[in-house]
Amino acid sequence: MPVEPPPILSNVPGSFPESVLRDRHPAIVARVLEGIPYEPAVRERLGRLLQEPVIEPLPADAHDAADWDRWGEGMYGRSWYDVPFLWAENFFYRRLLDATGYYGPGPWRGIDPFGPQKAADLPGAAELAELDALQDLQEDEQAAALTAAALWGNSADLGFRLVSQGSHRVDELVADDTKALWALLRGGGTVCLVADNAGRELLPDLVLVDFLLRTGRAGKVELHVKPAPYFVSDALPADVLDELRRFPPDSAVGQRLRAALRDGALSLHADPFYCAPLTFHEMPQDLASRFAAAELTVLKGDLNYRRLVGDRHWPVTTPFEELTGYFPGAVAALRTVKSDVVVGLGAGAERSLPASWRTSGAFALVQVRG
Ligand SMILES: O=P(O)(O)OC[C@H]1O[C@](O)(CO)[C@@H](O)[C@@H]1O
Repeated sequence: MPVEPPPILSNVPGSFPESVLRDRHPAIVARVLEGIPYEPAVRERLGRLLQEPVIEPLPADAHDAADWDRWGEGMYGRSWYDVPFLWAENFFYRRLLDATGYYGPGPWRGIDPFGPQKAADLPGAAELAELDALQDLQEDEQAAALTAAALWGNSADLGFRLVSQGSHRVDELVADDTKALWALLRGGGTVCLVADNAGRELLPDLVLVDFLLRTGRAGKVELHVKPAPYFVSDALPADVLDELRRFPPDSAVGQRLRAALRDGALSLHADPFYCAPLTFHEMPQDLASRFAAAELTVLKGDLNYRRLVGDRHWPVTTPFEELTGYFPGAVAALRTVKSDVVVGLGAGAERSLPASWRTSGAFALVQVRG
C-alpha cells in the first residue's frame, strides 16, 4: 500500500473543493427553496447554515448525534474550509436535512428536499425508448452501449449541473477496463451495483441490471442506494420505484425488473453507511460480506470513487489495484471524472488533457480490480 498523501481540504484558493463550498452549496440551498415552499423557520435555518462561521454539531437530540460526534471528532468549531472536503460535503447534506426537518417530528418529516428537482429530471419517453431499443443489438454491442450509457448518465448529476454549463457528454475515457469488466461478468453469480444518481443515471443502470439478469451474466443483482436524500440527485429506494413507474406498462424491461424485484433476483439495499462521511475502508461488516460474496461490485459515480480510493492528493500514477486491494472482492468503478481524485493512469497521460479535465465532467473512466 503506497504511503498516504494528505486528505483534500477546501482551503486552497481557486481549488475545486473551495468552489464547491463557496458556490455550489449556496446554489443548492437556493434551488431547494425554489422547489419547496418551506416555512420561515426552515428558510432561516438554511440561511444560517450557509453563514455559519465555524462548524456546529448536530442538535444533541438528533437520532444520529452520537455517530456524528464520533465521525466529527476534531472538526467542530473549525472552518468548513479547513476540514477534509469529503467530511465537509457529507456533513453539509446531513445539516441540510436537519434544517429542513427531514428527521423532525413536524410536517416536513420524510420530505425529500431535492424531490422537485429529481421529479423534473425523470427520463422521458424518448430516453426510455432509446434504451429499450438496445435489446435489438448483438449481446456484446448491448454490453458496450450499456457501459457507455451508465457512464454518460453519471455526468448528469444535478449538483454538478447547477454550476456546469457543459454538454454532459463523455468525450474520452482516461482509463478503459471495459473488457476486463465484462470478462468478470460471465458466471451467473451475484453482482452488487452501488448506484449513484437517480433520473438520467439510474435509468441506464436499471437497463444494465435487466441485461445482466436477462443474459444470465448475473444470477442475482443487489442494487445499493442511499437511505436518505444526499448530494442532490442521489437515488433513494423511492426514486427507484419512481423510475420503474416511468417504463410504459408494455415495456418488457420494466416488466422484467418488477418481476425480478418480486422474485428476489433483484434486491434493494440502503445501508446507513452510504450517507456517512466515511470511505469504503470503514464499511460495516454486512456490506463487506455482501461484496466479498459477489462476483463483482460495480461502484457508480464520482463520490463512490473518492470513497473507494480515499479522498487524498494521490499522484495519478498510483496503481488502482494497490489502492483497492483492501476491497472485499472484485470491484469496478464507472465514473465521470468530476473532482480531483484520479489514480491508475500511465505516466504522462495527463499531458494531452485540458487543464480542467478533472472537473469538467467531459472525461470518464472504467477501472477494474479483479
Ligand atoms: O454524483 P457523483 O458522480 O458522485 O458526483 C458528485 C459530485 O459532487 C462532488 O462531490 C462535488 O460536490 C464531486 O465529487 C462530484 O462533482
